Amino acid sequence: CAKKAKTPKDSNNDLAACRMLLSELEAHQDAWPFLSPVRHKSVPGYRKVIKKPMDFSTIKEKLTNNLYLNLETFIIDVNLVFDNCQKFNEDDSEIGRAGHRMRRFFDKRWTELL
Ligand SMILES: CO[C@H](O)CCc1ccc(O)cc1
Repeated sequence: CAKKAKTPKDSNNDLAACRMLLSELEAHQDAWPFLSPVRHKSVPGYRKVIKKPMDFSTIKEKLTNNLYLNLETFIIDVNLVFDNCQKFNEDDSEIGRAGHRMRRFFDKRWTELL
């Protein structure tokens, strides 16, 4: 079927949806490892291993500065937070488990938007 053309209204709705999703992520009890940038100076190996650091406060900054084209580019950055977490932390660790729970929560919420 033909793709629906995106209207300015759609992108405004996308923006509202991104703000809503981000505030729910920030409010989640398992969000604590992801709220601000990892202090890579005090975490040995982090800078070397994680090429594109990302966190919820940086996403909020990018949203505020209108740096996301649409919901898709926003979801890419949120997934980067969780992919970085899985890369750096054991699944069976406090932060590893928090990352899996947050990803599961996010996947459920944004798919409910579709
Ligand atoms: C989202 O958190 C990052 O994966 C860093 C995890 C980490 C930080 C300090 C440590 O001693 C161990 C892991």
